[in-house]
Amino acid sequence: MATTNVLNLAKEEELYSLLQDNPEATILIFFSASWSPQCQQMGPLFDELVKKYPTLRFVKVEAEDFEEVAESYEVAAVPAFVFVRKLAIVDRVDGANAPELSRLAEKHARGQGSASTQFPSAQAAATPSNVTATTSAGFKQDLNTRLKELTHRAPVMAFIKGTPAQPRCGFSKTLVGLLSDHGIKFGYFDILTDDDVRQGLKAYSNWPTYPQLYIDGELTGGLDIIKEMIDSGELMETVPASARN
Ligand SMILES: N[C@@H](CCC(=O)N[C@@H](CS)C(=O)NCC(=O)O)C(=O)O
Repeated sequence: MATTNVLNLAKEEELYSLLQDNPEATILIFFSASWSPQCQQMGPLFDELVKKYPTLRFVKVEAEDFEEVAESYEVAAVPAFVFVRKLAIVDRVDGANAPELSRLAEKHARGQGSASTQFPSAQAAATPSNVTATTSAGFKQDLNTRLKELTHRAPVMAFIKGTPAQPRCGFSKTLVGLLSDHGIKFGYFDILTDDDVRQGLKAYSNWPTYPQLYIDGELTGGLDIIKEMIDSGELMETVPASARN
């Protein structure tokens, strides 16, 4: 059995380490449930893909044991297969669609997956002033202006998944809780509502994940950095008085 290439998720952190350690690899995440006949039906195909495509990485997630992970990949039902590259979703198959899963796995194994990646190119990441987005109407807009406006919308701005009342990712939920516990007033933007902002801000600030916290328009950090800054007392020194309760 070729098991080395498959991570059977036991802890959420294992997934994020795998994603962060393998930015160039395409990772196929299979969200399943043991009770679902459709998941059982897709299991043998998933095992076959593991053996057939050693250049891909594979993760199997019991969706009900990892609800926050499933939510953060917008999994509404199982089975769901999400292809991730450079921390962004590049393709997905919802449901027991074996031909489509085989087609996409082959495409990514041949290295064609990057063509459809939603993550801005390395060039865009290196030159944020060139970041542009094409809307469905084919209208090119300077995303930079919009991101600048959004990051300055409040003295403390949190870019999160979901809303403060209903966060849709564990990391965002923890950040919101920490800010509230420390009496910090903040504006927020739900990046799940706008993929241009979600991907564009990563390039703009050269930071690949969410949550992202901005103070006076400057990226202060993701969750780990904010936690450290709270522990050292630095965060409260950085937050302007107008944003403290
Ligand atoms: N250790 C990170 C954790 C954040 C993280 O890994 N976020 C992931 C999953 S929610 C993410 O934003 N991935 C990119 C995306 O979903 O666009 C931190 O300090 O903020």
